[in-house]
Amino acid sequence: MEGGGVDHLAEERQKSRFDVDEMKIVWAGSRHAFEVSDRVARLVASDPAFRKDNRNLLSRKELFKNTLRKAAYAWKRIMELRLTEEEAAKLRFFIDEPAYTDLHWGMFVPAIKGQGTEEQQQKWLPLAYKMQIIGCYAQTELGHGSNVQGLETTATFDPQTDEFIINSPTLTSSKWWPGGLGKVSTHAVAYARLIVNGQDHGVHGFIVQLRSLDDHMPLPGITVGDIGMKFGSGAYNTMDNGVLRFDHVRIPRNQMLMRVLQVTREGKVVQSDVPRQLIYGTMVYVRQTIVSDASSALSRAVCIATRYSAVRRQFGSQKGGPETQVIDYKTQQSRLFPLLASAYAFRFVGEWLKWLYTDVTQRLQANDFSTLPEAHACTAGLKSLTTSATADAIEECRKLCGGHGYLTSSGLPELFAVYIPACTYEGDNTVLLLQVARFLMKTVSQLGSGKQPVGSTAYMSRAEHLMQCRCSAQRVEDWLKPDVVLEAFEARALRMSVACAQNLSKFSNPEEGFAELSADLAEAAIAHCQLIVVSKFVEKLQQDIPGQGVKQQLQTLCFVYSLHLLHKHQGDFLSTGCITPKQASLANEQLRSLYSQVRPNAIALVDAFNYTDHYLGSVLGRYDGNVYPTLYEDAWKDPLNDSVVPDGYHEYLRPVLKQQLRNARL
Ligand SMILES: CCCCCCCCCCCCCCCCCCCCCCCC(=O)SCCNC(=O)CCNC(=O)[C@H](O)C(C)(C)COP(=O)(O)OP(=O)(O)OC[C@H]1O[C@@H](n2cnc3c(N)ncnc32)[C@H](O)[C@@H]1OP(=O)(O)O
Ligand SMILES: Cc1cc2nc3c(=O)[nH]c(=O)nc-3n(C[C@H](O)[C@H](O)[C@H](O)COP(=O)(O)OP(=O)(O)OC[C@H]3O[C@@H](n4cnc5c(N)ncnc54)[C@H](O)[C@@H]3O)c2cc1C
Repeated sequence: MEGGGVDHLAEERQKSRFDVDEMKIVWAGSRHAFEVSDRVARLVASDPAFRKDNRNLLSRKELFKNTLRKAAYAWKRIMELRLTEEEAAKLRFFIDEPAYTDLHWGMFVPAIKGQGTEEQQQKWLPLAYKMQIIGCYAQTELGHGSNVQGLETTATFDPQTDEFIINSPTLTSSKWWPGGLGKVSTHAVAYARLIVNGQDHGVHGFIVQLRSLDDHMPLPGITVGDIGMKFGSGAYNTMDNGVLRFDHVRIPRNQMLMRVLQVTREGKVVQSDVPRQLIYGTMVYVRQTIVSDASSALSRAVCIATRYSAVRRQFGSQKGGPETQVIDYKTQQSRLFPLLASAYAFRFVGEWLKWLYTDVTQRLQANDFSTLPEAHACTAGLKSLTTSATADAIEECRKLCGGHGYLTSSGLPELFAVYIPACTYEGDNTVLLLQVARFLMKTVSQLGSGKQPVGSTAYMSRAEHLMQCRCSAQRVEDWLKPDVVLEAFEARALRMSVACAQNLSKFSNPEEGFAELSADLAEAAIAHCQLIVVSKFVEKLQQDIPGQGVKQQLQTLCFVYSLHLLHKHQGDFLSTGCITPKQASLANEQLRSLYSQVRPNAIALVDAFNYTDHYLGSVLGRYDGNVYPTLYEDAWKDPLNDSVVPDGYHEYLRPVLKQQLRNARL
């Protein structure tokens, strides 16, 4: 994508055996999506206002102010250029800096859309769309995050004044973590226990104004601030995650989001026919976006590690010739190429999840709630699977880049620091896997009842076959048959779920059993989610994919993804009797051969992500591979090198050196 200078990776690029430009379109999702993404990426990269290479040198205050500046400037550009929502979303993506706007657009607006009545939407959405108010999503408290039903903030209806009184009764009920809350938001969708006539009706969302629209001061009864520095310098510290306490704050009754439950003027609580779980709907939406984000973060780390692995040489010089490129070491390939394949796999499962989410949203609008449990299980499970894998992968990419990967200028430390909370926010990954496990146990318990499993569990309808089938792979090539691979993954997932269900049935108290077996249940959930990813990759390959060699590359990556999982989890596959040790060894042999096929295409496969050097933010991942001169020059730019003799020499170094000298003379 970058032009200019000598291309140190040109030879690598010439080795590739497919049409990279067509692959860029597959990666982007469509030609239109590619064009938008490419245009906006260049816009951001060419605008000095979006410079980000100094982030880790700024103090927290400077960093935060800088983020406010960028967000305001981005908003100005969105207006000036009349960007569409799609273009604005891309602009946010390429600016690459967590900001309050993420929560405003990503959670506050969707919460009102999903949980507000028509009337409430008409009142609040225009204000939010024009950013005349800025909102956050204030759910988590100091004492409870995962257990939403355990939240302590109260919203007590006062029939005298037709208001709710929002209160934080304990220290642990303080809202804690919401992004955008600390210093920016004027409003919040705050989650609180609804109390009417002394009766607790569970947790609901309320629109609460926090700060004055005139001078930004907190309104009476509101205590609000930032919760302090987070992991890493720069990184997520651009975000003002906040603390909030309510001291009997009064809001009008019509500021409770009432799509699910209404409280009338008389104080009557009326349940609509919309399921209660819709209160959790915003989380479902964001989990879906987090899966797509996982493929972006992972592809970025992989792009850096792949390009650098082709530039870096160690050992193996023959007759004074060049040393071996580290990408040619089989160990490097076996660590790197599965991550490359995972980036593509997560991309495609993210596309599918977006479709699933859109479908469920349309159904919900028509009061069809039948696919909500499936949407919850898939978004929760895939969010957990993809973010855990991506967080581990970024760290692996750092190691794949050796010592230089540890330098900030590699881009990997900041990427890691920004990314890892994705394993926690929007639902702790283990807690989410256990939600999937509950869904699986329910599905397994209904097998044989005549109720056919559908959607992601449709494979369970072939339980009789999958429980006793034997894998047919006899030769290495058999592991390139999608049906063989899919059946192995289906059988493993089903058998692990059934084993859990059988063990659960031994407990007289099911909840006790679930707690006792939760580690096994989480593993069964992982097996199910991995099957979803594999099957969506296989489905993608059934589509018409134009471009010379493109489909073949994707096929290779699909098998790399599947067979590396099979290798990594061979304990599961063997212990459930889905494959034999001989078949596991054949699969591994096939995997090694696939790595050799990926090797000549590796650079082109990461070029297909179409990332600008600005977005990558990595000296090691530069498009032109000109790593060493840039690293060398960059080092001299460090503020520590502003002076040859460091500040502090006279106070702290010289006296020590002199003392040593004196001691030596004695
Ligand atoms: C710069 C310029 C900008 C310009 C403009 C830009 C324009 C547009 C840009 C768009 C940008 C979009 C950006 C988006 C990106 C956003 C970035 C986000 C960053 C991260 C923020 C992080 C925010 C948070 O973390 S918010 C807090 C999240 N909290 C959690 O996730 C809590 C986790 N806990 C739970 O979800 C629950 O407590 C749970 C599920 C663990 C247990 O709940 P409960 O006790 O009630 O349930 P159960 O008894 O287990 O289940 C009961 C029943 O309900 C079912 N169920 C549970 N959850 C759901 C659900 N979500 N949906 C549906 N059903 C659910 C469950 O399965 C049970 O069903 P049964 O049938 O009864 O078994
Ligand atoms: C960067 C960041 C941004 C955030 N932004 C927001 C925001 O905008 N708005 C908002 O409301 N919240 C936000 N949060 C809060 C976030 O959603 C919660 O931290 C998250 O849901 C996890 O909850 P917790 O902190 O209570 O973890 P805990 O539940 O306390 O987890 C601690 C440990 O206990 C384990 N555990 C907990 N329950 C179970 C169980 N039932 N079974 C087995 N193990 C269990 C977990 O696996 C974990 O290992 C943010 C958090 C972070 C880190």
